[in-house]
Amino acid sequence: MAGTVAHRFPIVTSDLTIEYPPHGASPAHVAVRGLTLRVAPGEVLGLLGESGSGKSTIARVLSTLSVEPGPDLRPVITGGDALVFGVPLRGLSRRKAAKLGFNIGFLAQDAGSTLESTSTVAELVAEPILLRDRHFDRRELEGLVVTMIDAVRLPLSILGRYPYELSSGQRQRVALARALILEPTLLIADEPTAGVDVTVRAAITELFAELQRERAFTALVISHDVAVLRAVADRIAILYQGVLVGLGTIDEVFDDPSHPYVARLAESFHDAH
Ligand SMILES: Nc1ncnc2c1ncn2[C@@H]1O[C@H](COP(=O)(O)OP(=O)(O)OP(=O)(O)O)[C@@H](O)[C@H]1O
Repeated sequence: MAGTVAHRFPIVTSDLTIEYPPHGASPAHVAVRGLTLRVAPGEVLGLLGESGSGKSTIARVLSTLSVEPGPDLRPVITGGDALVFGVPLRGLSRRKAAKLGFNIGFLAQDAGSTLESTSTVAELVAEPILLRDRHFDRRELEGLVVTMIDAVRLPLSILGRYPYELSSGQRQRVALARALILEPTLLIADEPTAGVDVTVRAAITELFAELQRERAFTALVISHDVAVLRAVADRIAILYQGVLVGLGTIDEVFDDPSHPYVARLAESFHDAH
């Protein structure tokens, strides 16, 4: 039974606990505690919570990025498990993580503002394909890049430009194009509108919603902005200090808040709208 559910749902977590191991003088830190949820195919789940509530930690683990070597301390699953496309992430080997990762797009926090400054837009958007297969046919690649740039509603004249020649909104569109070029079936987006000028935030949110409708990928969207999630998410999960304190549609969660933090959020959201 568990196997069937796990394969039908792109993301299944059961009693998932994630820790940062001890380092230097700092003891181990439990960032996420006992998280149980499922994300259905084609569903967009919004992850809401204040700073430090564990949102990015979940994104790192589910995107399998936490298995990759890097300078940062990596979060580790120490309780329960998370299954992505039916593959258990606990103790996942680097090789299996890389294979799974091809189906997962990741839009990192500040992705637009951290684009490699010495690469052109065309190079940046082509890069995920070339990293996977450096012998990929150049003409075909050019076609894919053009299609993707068009899909994120950018003019083709932008292809030869460098990130510093673009607006923050244009840079974020390029970052989105990079995250989607491999046509992932799951997209994990960490604060897709952070680092984007306030005036174009709504446009980026709308673009995200349109692309999701067109391509029907499953998505986990992290944001502390209820308005963003109202526009893109089917359901939201609310985290408070690493614990799930609300799960459902925005109306379900806010109309019947079972936790004081959710009640505060609901109040400020209703006041603003
Ligand atoms: N590399 C790390 N080592 C130790 N603890 C960490 C590390 N990264 C994050 N944490 C801790 O884990 C908890 C969750 O952090 P996380 O970045 O997931 O929160 P967040 O909800 O994404 O916050 P923000 O909205 O500010 O990005 C926090 O208490 C944070 O201090």
